Amino acid sequence: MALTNYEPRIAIVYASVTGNTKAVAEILQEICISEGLEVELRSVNDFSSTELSRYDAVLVGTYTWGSGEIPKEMHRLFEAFESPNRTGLVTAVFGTGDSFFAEFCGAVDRFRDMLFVQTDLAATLKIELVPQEADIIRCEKLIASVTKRLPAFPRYIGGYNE
Ligand SMILES: Cc1cc2nc3c(=O)[nH]c(=O)nc-3n(C[C@H](O)[C@H](O)[C@H](O)COP(=O)(O)O)c2cc1C
Repeated sequence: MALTNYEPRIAIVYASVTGNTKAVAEILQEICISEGLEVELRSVNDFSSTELSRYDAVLVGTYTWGSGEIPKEMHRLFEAFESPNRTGLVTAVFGTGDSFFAEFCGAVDRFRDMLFVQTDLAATLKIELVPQEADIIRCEKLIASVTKRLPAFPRYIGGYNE
């Protein structure tokens, strides 16, 4: 059995004003921790886009404002993903919105379309306002889709005989 010290690093970077998207980010963080994954939960306000290259996977969380728009504080992060050499970065995008509006979670759609082209997009998740019990399984599926794409997960590699 070969044991590698390599631990995939995951960042959850979110924007949230009234706490709904933050609540989803915290659920995702808890799932990662329960899976034994190394994860950092970061508000986009305290996250520098130059840090993107430190991670194997980045989970982007955004609310939607205006008419289906990406919040201002997410613009710099959005542009950072658009730069070249991100194709190997595993990503997912999640968000909360209000289906009262014409473009439900429009910011998630805009991130999804860009991340699909620029990165290795694993999953998308839209939640109506406050996350409910039933959303936990959807969060678990998102994390499962991300971890499937991380090369060194599980951590035991090569020559393993039971
Ligand atoms: C001015 C304004 C515009 C909004 N526009 C949209 C929209 O176009 N689409 C949508 O799905 N939700 C829209 N919302 C709802 C928010 O995205 C939703 O309340 C979200 O859960 C807030 O996230 P937060 O609690 O993380 O800040 C809007 C809310 C406000 C106040």
